[in-house]
Amino acid sequence: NLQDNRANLHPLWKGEIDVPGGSRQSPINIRIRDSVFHPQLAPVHTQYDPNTCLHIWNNGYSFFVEFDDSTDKSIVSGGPLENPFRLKQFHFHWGRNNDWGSEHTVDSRVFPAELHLVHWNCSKYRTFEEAIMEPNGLAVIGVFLKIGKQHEKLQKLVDILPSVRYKDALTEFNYFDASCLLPSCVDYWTYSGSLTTPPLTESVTWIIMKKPIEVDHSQLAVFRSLLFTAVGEEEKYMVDNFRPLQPIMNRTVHSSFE
Ligand SMILES: CC(C)NC[C@H](O)COc1ccc(S(N)(=O)=O)cc1
Ligand SMILES: [Zn+2]
Repeated sequence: NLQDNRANLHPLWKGEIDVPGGSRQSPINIRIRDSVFHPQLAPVHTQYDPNTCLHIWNNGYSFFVEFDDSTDKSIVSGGPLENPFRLKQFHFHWGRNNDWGSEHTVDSRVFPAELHLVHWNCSKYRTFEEAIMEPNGLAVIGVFLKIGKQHEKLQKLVDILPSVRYKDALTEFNYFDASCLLPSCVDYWTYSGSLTTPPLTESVTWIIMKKPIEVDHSQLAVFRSLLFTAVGEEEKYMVDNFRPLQPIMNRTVHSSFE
C-alpha cells in the first residue's frame, strides 16, 4: 500500500531502494538469540599503517577517509576471512539526533551512529571497483558509536570536517591510525550482505563488533554540520544517511563469542 511504497522511497536516493531479487541485502537487525556461535571464528586482526592515510572527502552520502591501497600495508585478516583484505576507506552513518543513526541494529536497539571500515579482497581482485561487484569482494567492519566520553583520537578527524562541509570537497589528511576507532573487545557477529548505498551490490562479508566505541555529543554534532549539497546549492544538512533495515531472508548471523 502507499505506506509501504513510501517506506521504500528513501529521501536520500529518491528511487526504490529494494534491489529486486536481492537475497543478501544490508543492513539487518541482529537478533542475538538467533545468532550461531562459531568456535572456529578467530579474532579479526587489523594491521593499519597510519602513513597510508591519503585524504578526506565528502561524496554527498557521507565523509570518507581514504587510504593508499596500492600495497598490503593496511590490511584486515583472520576472523571469517580466508585471506587478507586491503583497507580502502572508512566512513560513518548517523542521525539528525542521538536517538537513531546506525544502519545495523542489535535486538532492535539503534545507536546514534555507525562506523564502516571498508576493505577489498586483494588476493582475488585487482581493484576495489572490481571487488565491489563480486560476491566475496569486500569485508566491512562495522562499529557502533554511543554517546559518552570524548573520543580523543577521533577529535583530529572532527576538527578537519568543516573543510569538507560541501559535497565533492576534499582535504589532505595524512597520518591517521584507523585502529584507534576499534573497540578493545574482539567479539563480533558476521554475516553475508551488501553495500548499503548504491550500487547496493551483494559483495560484503560484514563483521559487526559487539561493543560500541564512545564519542561525546559535540563530536557527533560536528558530523551533522556537514552538507549533502555542493557549494551554491540549497543547503541540506548531512543527517539520517542510513539505509532502512532489510529482510534477513534465509541468512544466519554467526558470532565469535558465546
Ligand atoms: C562504483 C564505485 C566506483 N563507487 C562505489 C562507491 O565507492 C560505493 O562504495 C561503498 C563502500 C561501502 C559501502 S557500506 N556503507 O556498505 O560500507 C557503500 C558503498
Ligand atoms: Zn557505510
